Amino acid sequence: MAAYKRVSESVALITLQNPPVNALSAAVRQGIVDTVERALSDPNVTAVVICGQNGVFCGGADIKEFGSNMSGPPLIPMIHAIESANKPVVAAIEGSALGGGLELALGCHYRIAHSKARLGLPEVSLGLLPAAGGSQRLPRLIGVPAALNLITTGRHVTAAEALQLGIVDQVTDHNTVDAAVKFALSVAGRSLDPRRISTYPCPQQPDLDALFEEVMQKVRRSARGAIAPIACVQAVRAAATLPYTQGMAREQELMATLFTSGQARALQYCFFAQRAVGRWRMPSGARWDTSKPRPVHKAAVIGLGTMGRGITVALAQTGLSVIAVETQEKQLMEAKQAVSGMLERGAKRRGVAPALDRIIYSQNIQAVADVDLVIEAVFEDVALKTKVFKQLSAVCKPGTLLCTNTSALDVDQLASETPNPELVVGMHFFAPAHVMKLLEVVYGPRSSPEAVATAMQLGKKMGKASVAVGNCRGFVGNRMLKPYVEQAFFLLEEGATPELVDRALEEFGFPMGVFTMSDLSGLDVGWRVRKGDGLVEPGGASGRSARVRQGRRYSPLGDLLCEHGRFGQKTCRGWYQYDKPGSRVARSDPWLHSFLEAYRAEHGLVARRIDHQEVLERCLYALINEGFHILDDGIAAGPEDIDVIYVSGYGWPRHRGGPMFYANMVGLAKVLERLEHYHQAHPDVPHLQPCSLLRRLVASGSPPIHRWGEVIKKLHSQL
Ligand SMILES: CCCCCC/C=C/CC(=O)SCCNC(=O)CCNC(=O)[C@H](O)C(C)(C)COP(=O)(O)OP(=O)(O)OC[C@H]1O[C@@H](n2cnc3c(N)ncnc32)[C@H](O)[C@@H]1OP(=O)(O)O
Repeated sequence: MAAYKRVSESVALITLQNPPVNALSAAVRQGIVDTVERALSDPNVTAVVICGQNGVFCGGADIKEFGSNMSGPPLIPMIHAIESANKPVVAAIEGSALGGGLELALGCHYRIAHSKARLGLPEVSLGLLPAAGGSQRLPRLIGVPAALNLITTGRHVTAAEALQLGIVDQVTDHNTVDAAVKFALSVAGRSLDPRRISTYPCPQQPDLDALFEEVMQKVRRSARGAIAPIACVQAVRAAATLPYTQGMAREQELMATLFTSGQARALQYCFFAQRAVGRWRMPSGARWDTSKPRPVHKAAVIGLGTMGRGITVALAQTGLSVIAVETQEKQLMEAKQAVSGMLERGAKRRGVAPALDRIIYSQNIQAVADVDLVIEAVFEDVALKTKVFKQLSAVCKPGTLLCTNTSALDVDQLASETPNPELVVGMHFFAPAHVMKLLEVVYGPRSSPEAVATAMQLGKKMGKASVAVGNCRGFVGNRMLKPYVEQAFFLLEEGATPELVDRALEEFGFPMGVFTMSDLSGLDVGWRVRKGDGLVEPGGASGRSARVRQGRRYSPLGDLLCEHGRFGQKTCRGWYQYDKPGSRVARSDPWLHSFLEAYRAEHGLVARRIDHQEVLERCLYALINEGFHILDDGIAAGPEDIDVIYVSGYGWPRHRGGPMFYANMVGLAKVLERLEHYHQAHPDVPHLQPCSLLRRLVASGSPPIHRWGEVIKKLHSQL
């Protein structure tokens, strides 16, 4: 759909119409082809302006069409027809010009952008490359280094940066279409040859080979197995070294491989999953579209340890007034300094003023009397948190939302200590809270839909991937992490090394393996939790009971390392060794290897050869199995919720879509078969026993992931 109108007598105004982002669906492409033809064949038209309706130029190709048989006019000839036109075509860019949208604009002879517009070629984040000529035109227009940067990262640039780079010809603060029409009239009749980007030679670049070598190395390192960034470099290289038509052929060849790849499917699934989790629903039937969030202008944070500081920064950066409460004077002073530092550094990076004056620090909890929402972030101790919740209930104005940042305690129990449990939800941030993208919003059976809606909206404002989940031990993310870490420990007992396990997981695409991660977060954290659960027996136990706790297999390896004072990076020793406290360079530690050998000998364990496949299957399938339990229990509303949590907060490689999408890709029957195999070999490990939901899904013919929801609903109704 594209509307056609004559304005200022001789200008044809073509308006793309496909809300909400004017994506280039088959109908829009047909509309463009038809209206451009009409404009070019009308002798009374001297120039053409293309814009998008409702203040958005174009969000690119219609991603929803990718899964189906694509019909309608293809993009490349459509853009080529615009570029070859004998009348000037001007793109009037408001809102977004992304992907195919920017490629369309690059086919136009001129580009005028509103100052608030954002432009970019984000195809790489969908597992693709800009294959409607974008990878060939952009380097010709702005040079190879800048094009490489934009295309391999997919980042969006502001109109000001686009002007500086030479992507747009003019930026306006006023009505963009009016400015474009005026501009079009001013250039009508001029030669268009110098405006056809495909005819430009690529700007000369000294040491082209060295540049591509360096960029390729950097991209390979950060891609962690993703193939699209590498194809993007190869496509730009074609632009820099080949004539345009040959470059286009290379662009198409590379795109053909990417387009049908599992990675592209995974990344496109992530795009829609991220948006789907905003449409949350609770088992009670409460939903995002029927629950009204409350306005939050003023918030409070209680407890200014690491988490409280990060949350304070995140709230202030969102524009809220914040009361930051810490009862210990020394801790308060340190926190004030740390928070100011974080705000100043963040503001410098973003080129804005630091939000220092949005925060009031206090030692007195009475200071939070008039806030709309409180986030409690005191030490993870149930008695302390209960006390704080009781104080808050007495101090806060009626209706104030009380949120806890607990990662392990029972949100329902805390809620039950307050007179208004409907006002209590969990807001589980991840450290550092002002940086990490994930937020689990944890509702209990008594949390009101309004409270959930408010926490979800606040999370969104903070720029977090906010996922509403039910209350259970570890919520979603940490609950699934437990069987994953447990398998890694068992693998060490059976003959693996931390290096082997970590390498397998890093080759899969995690930024770090389980043992490097454990060293970074501190072994003492899990030790404290296991002690609280009554699992730790000082000095380890001897005999068979040493590796059995509460009736199931248990590995005391982590506890034993802690008893040796090996807490990870902070003590220079953990699963690896480090040169100085906090160093990120993990070195293999002969002590650890001898320790493992002695441990196996003591417990009569015979080390066997373990390969990467077993590491991946044991760790990942145990984690996925727990994901099925979570779905079965109704703790997560759908697989998308779990996948967004894992991709946004736990380093699961985005190009593999998240654990549940990965299970769907591998095949549910295969996951079930491998779990059965490992459970048979390790009957004392309940986490390897396949979840009944997985069995039932396989018995229902392994439906594709987008149909799991309806199948689960049907299965549950039959119970
Ligand atoms: C061999 C075959 C050759 C094929 C060649 C194909 C070439 C492809 C190149 C491309 O163009 S790929 C697409 C590139 N574009 C993007 O990646 C942009 C994606 N969109 C965004 O980044 C954002 O949506 C936005 C445009 C910046 C707007 O953000 P905002 O926060 O305002 O809204 P959202 O909630 O994100 O989106 C609203 C709504 O619109 C849907 N949507 C957005 N973009 C697209 C799209 N390109 N195609 C289809 N649908 C899109 C989004 O899913 C939301 O839908 P919902 O139902 O409301 O959740």
